[in-house]
Amino acid sequence: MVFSITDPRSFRTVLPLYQHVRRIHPSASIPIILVGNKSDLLRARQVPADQGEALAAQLGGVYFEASARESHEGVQAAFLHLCQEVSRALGGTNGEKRKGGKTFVKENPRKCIPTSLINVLSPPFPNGEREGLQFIQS
Ligand SMILES: Nc1nc2c(ncn2[C@@H]2O[C@H](COP(=O)(O)OP(=O)(O)OP(=O)(O)O)[C@@H](O)[C@H]2O)c(=O)[nH]1
Repeated sequence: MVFSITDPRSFRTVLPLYQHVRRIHPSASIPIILVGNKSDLLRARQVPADQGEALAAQLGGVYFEASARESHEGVQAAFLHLCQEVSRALGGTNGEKRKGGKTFVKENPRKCIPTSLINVLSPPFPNGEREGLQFIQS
């Protein structure tokens, strides 16, 4: 779930949205990460990092700050963590299994994610590239 650290209203929408998802899927194991976006706009910050951390903990997830601007700082770490959590929730391993249908993340080849999941989380662009991460098909 993503909000803007410059916009407290967006922060306040996170909990109701989460509760809405939980109402629809009351018993599902839903991996959650909370991302405070626009971390490059430090002077415009209106949501302190500790509030983000507290809310993420309340939701049972981890808090990241990221910027979608220029360097995409923090985006990759957040996305990678989410993939690992989803893989774990689906009963995947930490990358030890290397049978068919797995995709290895280039930056950390020990972590593997089912290819079907990658397609859901990060559909390829028409040219075959994916935003944020580079993947190697096994
Ligand atoms: N500086 C900065 N600007 C960002 C970042 N992410 C998005 N923006 C800018 O914020 C504005 C809104 O971005 P959108 O991608 O339209 O996001 P949205 O959730 O639709 O935002 P709203 O239109 O405010 O509801 C755009 O001008 C983006 O360029 C970021 O990480 N840093």
